[in-house]
Amino acid sequence: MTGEPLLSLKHVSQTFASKRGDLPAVRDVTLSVARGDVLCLVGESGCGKTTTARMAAGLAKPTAGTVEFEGADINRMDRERHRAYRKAVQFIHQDPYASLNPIRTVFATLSAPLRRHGLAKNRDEAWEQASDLLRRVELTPPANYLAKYPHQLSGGQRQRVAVARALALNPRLIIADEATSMLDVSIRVGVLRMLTRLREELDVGFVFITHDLAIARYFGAGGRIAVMYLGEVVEYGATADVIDDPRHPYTRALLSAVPDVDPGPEGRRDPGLRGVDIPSLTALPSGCTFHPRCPLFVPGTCDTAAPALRAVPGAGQEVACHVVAGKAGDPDAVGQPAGSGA
Ligand SMILES: Nc1ncnc2c1ncn2[C@@H]1O[C@H](COP(=O)(O)OP(=O)(O)OP(=O)(O)O)[C@@H](O)[C@H]1O
Repeated sequence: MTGEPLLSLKHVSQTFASKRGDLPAVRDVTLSVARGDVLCLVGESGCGKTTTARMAAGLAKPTAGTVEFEGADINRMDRERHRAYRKAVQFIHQDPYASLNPIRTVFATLSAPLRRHGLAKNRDEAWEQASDLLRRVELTPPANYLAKYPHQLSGGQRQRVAVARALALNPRLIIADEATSMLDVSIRVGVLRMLTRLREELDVGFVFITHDLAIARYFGAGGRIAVMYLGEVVEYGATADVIDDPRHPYTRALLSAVPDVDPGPEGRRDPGLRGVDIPSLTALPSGCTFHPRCPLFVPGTCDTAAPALRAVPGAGQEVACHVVAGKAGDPDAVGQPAGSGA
């Protein structure tokens, strides 16, 4: 991080009630992001990325732990401060069609927050500012879009309008949840480039959620990545470290499945998982929850105690793995994989 944290999640957990009992969707997650920084949350579907993002955005209250904005707990702020936080932190949803009101024109969508927060005093000012916002998201000339309804726009244009709306209040942090995953590939690249340009121009913090490691490497360049598995962060560090030199066996497995990310000859190998099934959140394995699938599994250690995130000797990132964080930096030199006969 380059400065004081803008947003911090401190030992945050979220447990939902389900028919099969408590469902611990997020467990003891500690992460932070500073102004101008990007933090990518990556992991397979169901690992808790969206739930984490919703807590960060104040859309869901953690069942344990705190979410702090500029050092203050967002769930204990007075009204005034909470209003300032809601203005400073904006959320971009995966599905712009669902997040944009179908009976509002683009102008109505963009002018509402401007008027509500007193940034535009009259219709002319709102029109001018809405036009500027559309230029920022490359919808030009703005007059071609302001009177349109969401159904008259393409998916990429709709997501650009959603981004423009998020920018309307000059946020300091943008939380984007799979913001490009519903777009066609060709359109996705354009939206991703636009978001990257905004990130560089605006000096806002970004929490960027994606299941796609190639996108995380591109958008998260120069930032940090948190890899989540079954509600926990299992690897956390600089994007370059995590993608180019992944240490947690789960991150290695994820990367080996991505054709357009090259983590080097070590990471490209078959991860040798012992199992492919992801355990249920309502019946989590004992100890390290990755142990039933892990190629580095050490019986008696990995299935008894849950590993905390710890620095990896000789590497920049932290991993939650008894084997990798326990010995001298080289995961291939440590631990005896179960069944190796050694
Ligand atoms: N409101 C809810 N009530 C009950 N269970 C929930 C709720 N929201 C999420 N879950 C469950 O919590 C777990 C984590 O979901 P979450 O959406 O955070 O994961 P994700 O990594 O973002 O996955 P995806 O990419 O599929 O959205 C899942 O098992 C999900 O079914």
